[in-house]
Amino acid sequence: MKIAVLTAGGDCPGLNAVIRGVVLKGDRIYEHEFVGVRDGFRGLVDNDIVPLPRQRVRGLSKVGGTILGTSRVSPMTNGGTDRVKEVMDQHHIDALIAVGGEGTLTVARMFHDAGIHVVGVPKTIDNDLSATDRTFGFDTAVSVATESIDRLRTTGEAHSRCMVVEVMGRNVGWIALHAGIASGAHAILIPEVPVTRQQLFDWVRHAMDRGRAPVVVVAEGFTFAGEEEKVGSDRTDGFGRQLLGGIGDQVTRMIEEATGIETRNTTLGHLQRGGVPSSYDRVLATRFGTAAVDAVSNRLWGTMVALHGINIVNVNLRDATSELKTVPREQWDEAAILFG
Ligand SMILES: Nc1ncnc2c1ncn2[C@@H]1O[C@H](COP(=O)(O)OP(=O)(O)OP(=O)(O)O)[C@@H](O)[C@H]1O
Ligand SMILES: O=P(O)(O)OC[C@H]1O[C@](O)(CO)[C@@H](O)[C@@H]1O
Ligand SMILES: [Mg+2]
Repeated sequence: MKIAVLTAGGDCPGLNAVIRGVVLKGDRIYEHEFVGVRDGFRGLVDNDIVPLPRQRVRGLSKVGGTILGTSRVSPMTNGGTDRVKEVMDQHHIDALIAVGGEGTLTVARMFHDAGIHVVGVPKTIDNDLSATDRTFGFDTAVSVATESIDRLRTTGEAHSRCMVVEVMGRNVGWIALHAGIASGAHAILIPEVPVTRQQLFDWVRHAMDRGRAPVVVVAEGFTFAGEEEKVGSDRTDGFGRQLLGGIGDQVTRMIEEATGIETRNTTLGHLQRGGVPSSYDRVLATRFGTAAVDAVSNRLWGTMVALHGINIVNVNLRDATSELKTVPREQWDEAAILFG
């Protein structure tokens, strides 16, 4: 078979390990031929397809980013599935492996509905896909955030300051929750659990009164109780969504004004997405890659590979994209017992 691979949406540590797993197993076990699609769906509609021989994937499991490039260009507003079929036919491509988050996999499901042979691989640092226990990239992002918060704590303590750290998480607070617990944060603010300003100020004051330099971790998509609008700029991403960011700075100003405690903000941003993947993410991504090429070889069109417990399974793309995996209230409550 001739198989095309693409990576779409935000990049994430482990994408290259997936590509390597796909190509090495596909070459060695099935003798498939591979091509890469440049920059996600952009390459599929612009006919930007490159050869992907096994030599091209050597040593890739520890390399961050994606050798194929990625983008948020939608195929649906750029020729749609007819154009995708045309380009695939022109290159005699039998099947597509789409590596991406919930958006990419939604498009993969649309492709499947249109009769395109497609298999999905879940990725995202946000860990917000419900059909898999974990997505690769999350472990690396949490490690980066945890190490950063540990560092911010020592400078905070030196100055007796409150330190606010803004992490990624447009719709869900998994990174904030895990990095916050790991680093012993005094408050963790996530999109799933709105809290009042007063509650936040009480946690900060309480930590300070105990002689600690308060650490507040806030996910970019957090809103205070009773507020709807997320904090972001007037700029949009390639798919027209508002760029988020700025809640950390807002929270910082509020804390300083309400408590009188000197407060500083750090926004971790894309540091959480860049660099080498953790060993956990390399392993998971490699397993996803080899399982995806098995799924293609078994013609399991319209499915996605997923981690269930310790096993890699195949799930329906429709189920995989039906709802986001949010942080359950009980998990935040467990952490909140230690706040303040
Ligand atoms: N419902 C949709 N209809 C048409 N195109 C879509 C749809 N959802 C997503 N897309 C396209 O797929 C691209 C990838 O989706 P998205 O930007 O949400 O990233 P993702 O795959 O969810 O990864 P992440 O959220 O981790 O960055 C979008 O930028 C957009 O071009
Ligand atoms: O700057 P970009 O690439 O548009 O991505 C930002 C978004 O990507 C994510 O990390 C998901 O990959 C979100 O948490 C964040 O809002
Ligand atoms: Mg998404």
